[in-house]
Amino acid sequence: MIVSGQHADLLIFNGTVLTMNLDNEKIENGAVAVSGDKIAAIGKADFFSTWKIYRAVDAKGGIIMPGLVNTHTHAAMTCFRGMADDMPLMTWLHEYIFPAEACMDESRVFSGSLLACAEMILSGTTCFCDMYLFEDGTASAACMAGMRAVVGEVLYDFPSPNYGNLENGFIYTQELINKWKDNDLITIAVEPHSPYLCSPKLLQRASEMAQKYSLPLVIHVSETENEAAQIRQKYGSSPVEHLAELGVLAPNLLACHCVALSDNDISLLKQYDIKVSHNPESNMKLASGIAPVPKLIDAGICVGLGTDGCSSNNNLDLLSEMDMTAKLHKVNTLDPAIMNARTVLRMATIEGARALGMDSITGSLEPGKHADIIIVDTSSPHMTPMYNPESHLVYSARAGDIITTIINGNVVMENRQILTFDVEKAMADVNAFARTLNAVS
Ligand SMILES: CSC[C@H]1O[C@@H](n2cnc3c(O)ncnc32)[C@H](O)[C@@H]1O
Ligand SMILES: [Zn+2]
Repeated sequence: MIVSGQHADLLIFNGTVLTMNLDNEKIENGAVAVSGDKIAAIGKADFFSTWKIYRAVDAKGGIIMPGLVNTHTHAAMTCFRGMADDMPLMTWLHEYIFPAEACMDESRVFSGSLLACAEMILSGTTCFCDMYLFEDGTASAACMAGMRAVVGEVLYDFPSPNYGNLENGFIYTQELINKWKDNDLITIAVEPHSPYLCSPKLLQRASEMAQKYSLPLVIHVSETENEAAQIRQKYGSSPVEHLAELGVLAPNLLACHCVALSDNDISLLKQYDIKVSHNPESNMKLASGIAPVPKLIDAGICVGLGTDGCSSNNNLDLLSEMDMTAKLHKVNTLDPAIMNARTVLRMATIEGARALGMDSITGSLEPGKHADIIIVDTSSPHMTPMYNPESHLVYSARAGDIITTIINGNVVMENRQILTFDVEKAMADVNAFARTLNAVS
């Protein structure tokens, strides 16, 4: 008998459901029902036996879980993947990346971002937080790909290849806010680059704009000891203290990197409920240092996981980022128990969503939340046997194990095929741009 009201547009069945809810509930032989863009119900497969189902997706005994949340990207930097490796942040940025970015335009940002969306969708990411130039291109790419994204134009005190002088940067940000305000997938953020590239006035104005529209404020903070020393020399305070003195610290602030932190900085981050994006692979590749993440978590600070741009990583794969996170902090502290698989998995899902102010809509599988769901194949040799799905996701899984990605109730990838856009074209467009850069270098 079909009970009235018990119907779903989509049922994902025959898998182990990892909800990542408050109790980390796990349901063997479970299923998730989706109605429209939301999760309607979660339960054992037989719970749905009487439901009217429009479309069923077989998880084939794999893991059904929330999509991953990447809290720090520069999506269009796929265009510069592998272009400048093996050097410190400031050399990489000033001698290689900034000159290459002078050739960027909106259409190249669009193509690079679309390529990034392909890589993220294929590695299980359903939501990302981006900072870059020509960000209308990134918002349009995310929208076309069907990805959830927080997007903001980078603001700094020198002329931008996009908007020229800073005044136009604020105008551009306002236009982004107006254009995307009613979009289901795109959230605009206000994004000053860092305390070292932004004046106190810029930082305060950006913070006021974010407060006015209740938007996230995203910034690089304390990425290196060098930056911390530079800010101390200029202002007599650490980067975090500097932001506190300017009145910029507030719960909507996402501080990316947070590598060089004092105990006082950590107290301030906690006091103001600041969210942190931890980006260990980028920090390792640029030899920036190791963020004191176990201390941050112990202090009760929300920490999400980010890849950073894929010129400093060089990929957008959160599965490898999770593996690296767990291992980096073990070797750094010589304590194998310092950060377990569950903690890292929560950073890449529900804590990431919380860092973006989106934990009421994504980051865990719970009825009423938006249906951002992935299916992980567990039938390969490298996933066999499986005692603990959380362990496998952090230490064994690879991007190729993600077989289905669903965002906002839409199946955007099935059997490793992206359904929302032409990936070959995105790759061809980025390759064509890369050839022009090769020609001038
Ligand atoms: C981030 S968009 C604005 C600007 O920042 C550059 N950038 C990329 N990655 C980093 C990083 O890790 N720290 C600082 N700045 C970065 C990017 O290339 C753009 O020019
Ligand atoms: Zn960054």
